[in-house]
Amino acid sequence: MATLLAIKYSAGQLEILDQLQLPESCIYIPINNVQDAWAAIREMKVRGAPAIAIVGCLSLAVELRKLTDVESKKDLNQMIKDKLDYLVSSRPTAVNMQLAAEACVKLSSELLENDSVDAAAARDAILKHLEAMLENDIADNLAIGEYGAKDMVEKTGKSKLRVMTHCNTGSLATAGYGTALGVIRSLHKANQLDHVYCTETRPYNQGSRLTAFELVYEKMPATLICDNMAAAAMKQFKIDAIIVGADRVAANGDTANKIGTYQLAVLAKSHNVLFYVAAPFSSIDFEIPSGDSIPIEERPHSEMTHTGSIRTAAAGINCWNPGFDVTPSQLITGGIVTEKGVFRADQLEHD
Ligand SMILES: CSC[C@H]1O[C@H](OP(=O)(O)O)[C@H](O)[C@@H]1O
Repeated sequence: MATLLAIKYSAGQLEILDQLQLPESCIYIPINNVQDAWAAIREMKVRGAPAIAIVGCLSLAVELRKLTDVESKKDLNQMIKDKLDYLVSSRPTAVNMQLAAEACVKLSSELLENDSVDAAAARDAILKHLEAMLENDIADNLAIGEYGAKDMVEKTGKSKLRVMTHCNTGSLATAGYGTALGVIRSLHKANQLDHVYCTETRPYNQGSRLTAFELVYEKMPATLICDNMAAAAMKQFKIDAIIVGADRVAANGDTANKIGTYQLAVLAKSHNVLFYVAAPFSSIDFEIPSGDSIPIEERPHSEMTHTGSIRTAAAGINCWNPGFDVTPSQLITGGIVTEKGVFRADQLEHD
């Protein structure tokens, strides 16, 4: 069965699934340059920490493929820096775009200094680096899935698990398979998934619109709950573990993720439910010591006051709409599941 693809890329042609149209319509739209990518990321037509970085970087690859007469490595290097800085400005909390930009700029600077590499060869090397991100992300997610499923079974002592998840961390947030939802896919593949409860994830509804779409698409045993049902669901359905994604993990394991994650971690603690974060190392920011330094994006109030064009909140009411919150590492009791294994949240190690 074909899995859902948020991103389609081939030899300089980039398309994204417009996630604002889901679940009603599956519409792919072209991304022809970094401006298109910036707008699509900002409007959340594509979202999810890894997917943001991949679409941003592939939009630069689209431009580089059109660049036929590359004469100056210095100009190429400056162009790459400027365009990546612009892409990083699209959304502030997820670190993946920033880390991907830093890695690409480092490569470009090294090529600039290497006199044996001409401008055309430098462009080709950077293009190869950018275009490898799709496959690398899928490989990371498959590893995360296997590590996470194995650890959950071991730590819960259960052969089939009841799991809760928040927001969307699947094929629609990555290059494919997903992070937290990838672990759930791996449990399902191994016949170790009893049931998954996905939260609606107000106000953008990544859970009801996107995660539910993926779960139904792949016929996984799942139930949608409203965010305010989480505590009752943990008690009523005897949830074994909660697993969520991450937009930025600090060096001490504090994790920024979709708003509502922190309260799930607090509830998990009080219900003795294991709480996991699933994230590739491309979501870990070792440059910041704790979650206090993670910038939290404020989203438009209209995402709270309207459903589409229909107003559902009283006109004139003030709103607070942070896109994310920070879960302290001590509440991440199951650990942080990465492509290199499962780590205690306060024991993450840089390469
Ligand atoms: C696999 S990372 C997904 C991560 O991104 C989501 O945020 P958004 O939908 O605003 O991009 C959410 O925090 C997910 O956990």
